[in-house]
Amino acid sequence: MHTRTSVQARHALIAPDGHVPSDFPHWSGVKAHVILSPAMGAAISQILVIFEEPRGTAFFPEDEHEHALYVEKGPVRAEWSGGTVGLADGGYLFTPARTNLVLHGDPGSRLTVFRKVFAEIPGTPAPPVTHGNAADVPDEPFLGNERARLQTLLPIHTHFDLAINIFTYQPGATLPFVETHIMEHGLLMLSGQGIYRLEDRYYHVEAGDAIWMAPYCPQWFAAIGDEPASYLYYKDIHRLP
Ligand SMILES: NC(=O)N[C@H](N)C(=O)O
Repeated sequence: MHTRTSVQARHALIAPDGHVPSDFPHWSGVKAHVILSPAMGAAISQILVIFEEPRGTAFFPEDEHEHALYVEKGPVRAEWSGGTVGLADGGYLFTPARTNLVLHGDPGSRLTVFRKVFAEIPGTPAPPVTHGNAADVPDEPFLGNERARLQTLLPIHTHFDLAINIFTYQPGATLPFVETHIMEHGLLMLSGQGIYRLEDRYYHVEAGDAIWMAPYCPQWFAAIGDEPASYLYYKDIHRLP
């Protein structure tokens, strides 16, 4: 048997063919795949939630974890202590630590949640609940390259200790250099395909694949094929080491 999945000490490619669901207290009518987690050495968890039954429910209790989610396929209704919002395809939501989060979706609705312990700065307020839709977020050329464009979904403010971005490359476009940085990434390929360099290995990646890059994992991407390649990714930001 073959899989493109490869789990290394400081990076991982997780292809959908290996997914095995988990069940959690107060979750129902969903398939939940914990794609990345501290169990593999990551600081974050990346959880794929696929709703299977009407009024399926995913539940994240109020604790030290904050959550940032992206809806690949809606509709999804999110409820938290103090508010609620409906999210369609491309919708995103951030809820700060110490906030209950309940998600409901129709059968077939699908989203990715990034979950991490909030790195608090004493005396600074936690970032607020934030939501929107990627369709309304402008894309900017990345380091001057019109063919590799970046959308920054969450506001650039130092209250936030994380970012979730969408990178879209035209076929043949690449990251301009092999990046090596302190920021960790959790990543989901949304569409298209490409070659991802992780440390000294090169992987063929396609829509549905997830990647973990530990801090300082040398990384590079080239889009291949006939369609643009697009990925959603998480990074930790704005905190001194
Ligand atoms: N692998 C990546 O796409 N990295 C981004 N340029 C980033 O670090 O934000």
